Amino acid sequence: MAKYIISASEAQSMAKSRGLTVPQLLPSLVKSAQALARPPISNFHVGAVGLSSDGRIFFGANVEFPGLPLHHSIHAEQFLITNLAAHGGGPRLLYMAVSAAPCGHCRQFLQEVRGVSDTQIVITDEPQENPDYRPISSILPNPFGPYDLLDQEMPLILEKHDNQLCLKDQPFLTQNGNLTNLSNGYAELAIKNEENLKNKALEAARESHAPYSGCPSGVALMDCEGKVYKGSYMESAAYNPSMMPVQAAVVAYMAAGGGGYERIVAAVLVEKEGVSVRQEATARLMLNHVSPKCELRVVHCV
Ligand SMILES: O=c1ccn([C@H]2C[C@H](O)[C@@H](CO)O2)c(=O)[nH]1
Ligand SMILES: [Zn+2]
Repeated sequence: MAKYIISASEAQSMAKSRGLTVPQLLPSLVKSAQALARPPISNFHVGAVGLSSDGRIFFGANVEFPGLPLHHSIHAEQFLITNLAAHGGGPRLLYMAVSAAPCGHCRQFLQEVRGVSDTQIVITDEPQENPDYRPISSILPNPFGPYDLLDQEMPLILEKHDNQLCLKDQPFLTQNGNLTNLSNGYAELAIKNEENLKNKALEAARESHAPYSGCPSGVALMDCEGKVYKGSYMESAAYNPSMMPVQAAVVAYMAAGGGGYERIVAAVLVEKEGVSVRQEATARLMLNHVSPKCELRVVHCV
């Protein structure tokens, strides 16, 4: 199975065996991160590798979805942060190595991580012979970020969030024991996993970083074997670079070794009803296209 996380002890021994420190090891892993990319439109493979304050190494790669507008794409740096956030990747990102210079959106998205201006970055395709680490503040001077809009104490990405949400009581996959309109051949499996799907999507919504809109959300995806993957909506202070919950769940699916998207057969979105930022329409668009067999259910929360 492709690797998306390396444990702290494994990172240490890998570095030691090559006579390197762990930060020095990161650039040598960028090629294997690039190999994880799924960019059928650009064919441009971007890899990002990060060292968190708990000693683990996390991978990220870019993902593109043919047939959808480009803004549905996942950038390697966003994948990396989503992977870190989903696995409790320590409160800080200390070092990162990327194959190409991060775009403006990514530099902006990274601002949601506390202390990121001190994170050391190295860009491995730079023309100089031995690219070296430098602080992110050097590639994004004068940043606009969370502190322009929020109090200092508000939790940021990689910090614990508990949005205190609970599900509204509403009929779900089954209604009085009868199926609603599940017709993709996976109805039984979806019903068997109904509680798990709902609970994972609720967990993801509770962990969502949505301080700007106050509209947290989460998605859980189920594959054709009944395995469930969750993803949290994560906002950016600059709005547009935000990570949508379906994309975050696709990151979890890939990082757990999920194969083709056609294996995703059921999904649940948990969000608030009637609020200013809602995911349902875009989640439906994305899933209809990427995983046509997937039945999406929306469960509202309060
Ligand atoms: O910072 C960047 C810039 C671009 N890409 C990806 C997005 C798209 O898939 C491809 C071409 O832009 O490269 C990244 O992953 N990170
Ligand atoms: Zn980018």
